[in-house]
Amino acid sequence: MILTVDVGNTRIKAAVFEGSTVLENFSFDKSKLTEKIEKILEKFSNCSDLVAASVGEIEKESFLAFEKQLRVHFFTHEDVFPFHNKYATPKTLGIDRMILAAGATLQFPKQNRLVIDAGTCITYDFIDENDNYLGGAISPGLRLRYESLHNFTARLPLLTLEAPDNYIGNSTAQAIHSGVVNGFVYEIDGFIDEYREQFSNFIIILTGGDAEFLAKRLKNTIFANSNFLLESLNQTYQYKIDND
Ligand SMILES: Nc1ncnc2c1ncn2[C@@H]1O[C@H](COP(=O)(O)OP(=O)(O)O)[C@@H](O)[C@H]1O
Ligand SMILES: CC(C)(COP(=O)(O)O)[C@@H](O)C(=O)NCCC(=O)O
Ligand SMILES: [K+]
Repeated sequence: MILTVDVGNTRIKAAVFEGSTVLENFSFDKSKLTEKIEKILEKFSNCSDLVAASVGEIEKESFLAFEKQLRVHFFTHEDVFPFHNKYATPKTLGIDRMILAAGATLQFPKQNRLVIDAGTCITYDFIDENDNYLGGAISPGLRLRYESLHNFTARLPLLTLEAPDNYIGNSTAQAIHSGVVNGFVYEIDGFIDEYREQFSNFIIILTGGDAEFLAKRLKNTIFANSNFLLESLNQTYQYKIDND
């Protein structure tokens, strides 16, 4: 049994795997890391490995205490990955993006893949059929857009996610929902169309906290897999064991 832990900029997601099957999913605040993991390990006392990656403030040290109980692996840029990294600044590429790219490479061999992770930020990552990681894009995520409109203006309220009635917002609230949600959807559909111009064939993997909300609103038909990062952690760890 393997406990995978993904530390994002908004929250921590975790899952216990038996082989490739998820036994249970968890999500919690960064301040609760130690107590939540202790609880998970009490319930799943057969966990032999804890596998983590972090783009947040939480560093490797926060996991070291668990080494008394099980094997701990904290992914870094020094690990082996199943793709050729063509990013011009490979050392600053987010470890979450590297894990997503690794998962896409392992799970969908010999084809072009576009991974879209709608989390704190939206990240786009493209890995071609020869397993070259080319890069992609980073833009503000859904909640970040609502918060920025409020934080950087005097008059805009902080709203929570709501599907807009119309693209012509007829009130401040509806105008914000239209701008944020429709802007988000048009951006993603626009990027997908742009990739289609360049690559005739590719599979799209949509993940992250807003993936489900997003999937049904896109013009392009895409199935969301909110667990893709955790699945990828599990698979990349297996790859590491086989290739070290
Ligand atoms: N319980 C939740 N807490 C925070 N954000 C959530 C929650 N459920 C859905 N979201 C949405 O998920 C997004 C954050 O996604 P997530 O994948 O958790 O981010 P990260 O991996 O960057 O921490 C936010 O834009 C928000 O709209
Ligand atoms: C772009 C990110 C902030 C996304 O983080 P997330 O939305 O998953 O919390 C993270 O991947 C990161 O810190 N990247 C470093 C810059 C880069 O990937 O080039
Ligand atoms: K992201």
